[in-house]
Amino acid sequence: MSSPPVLILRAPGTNCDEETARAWELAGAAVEVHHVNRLLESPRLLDRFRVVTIPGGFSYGDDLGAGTILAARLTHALGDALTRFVEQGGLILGICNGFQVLVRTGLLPGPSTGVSATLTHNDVGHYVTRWVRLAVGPRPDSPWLTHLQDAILEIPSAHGEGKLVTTDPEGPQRLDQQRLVAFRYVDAQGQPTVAFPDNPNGSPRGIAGLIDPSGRVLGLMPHPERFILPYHHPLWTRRDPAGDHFPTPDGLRFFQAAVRAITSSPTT
Ligand SMILES: NC(=O)CC[C@H](N)C(=O)O
Repeated sequence: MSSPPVLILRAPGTNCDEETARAWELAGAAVEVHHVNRLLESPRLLDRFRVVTIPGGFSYGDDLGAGTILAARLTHALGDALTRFVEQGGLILGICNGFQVLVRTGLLPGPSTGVSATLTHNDVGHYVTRWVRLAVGPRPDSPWLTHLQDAILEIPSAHGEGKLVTTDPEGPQRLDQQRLVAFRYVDAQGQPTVAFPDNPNGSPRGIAGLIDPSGRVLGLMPHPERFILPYHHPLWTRRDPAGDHFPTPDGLRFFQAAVRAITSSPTT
């Protein structure tokens, strides 16, 4: 599969669909952006894609909590179809608001994990926009993470409701034990942290993203699509004054790693 087909869903209030489409295209995917109503009218639309991406933004105005209404619409009309899509090898990616949607549908961390989670208001009590460092979880089996193992990614984040909470106080530990933590906020020494500002929301164990047991459903709070060009980085001139030796931006690296995994393993 040379250019894996990727569906990007948008809804009222979504605001990252265009840059997410561009990120997938730069990484080599074939992208279509469709309103969620189109998918609800024709669930078989899923059959045309290998990946469904739910991008960032303020879907339905974050009413009732970020991601709640879009999650309810998807669960009510597509819950079984999305589960079947994953069971048949499809991948789902939720970025920021998309991650909030995936935890509210229950697709993350996933019904078989026995852990119920959601994302709530940042400890600091307001929206936080800043660059963060992410360590990658130990899941070489996942097409999302197999080519990012041992990496530390520098990615922008921007959200008001990014703190992971679980119904079971031991939930974060159980997520770790089941290797469901896909990304973790780390400090300048690469150590997982709950401390602001390296961890912008106070998530326990530094949890910044989750992956389901299949390895095919991924959600993360930071925005890889916002760092796909060298000069997206605030210090790019210091990192490469000539502008022609800049390493691949970490956000583009994320999408390229996924395309590489999908194209090298048709049954991913
Ligand atoms: N950038 C985003 O997707 C923001 C997600 C959500 N609206 C929040 O504020 O937490």
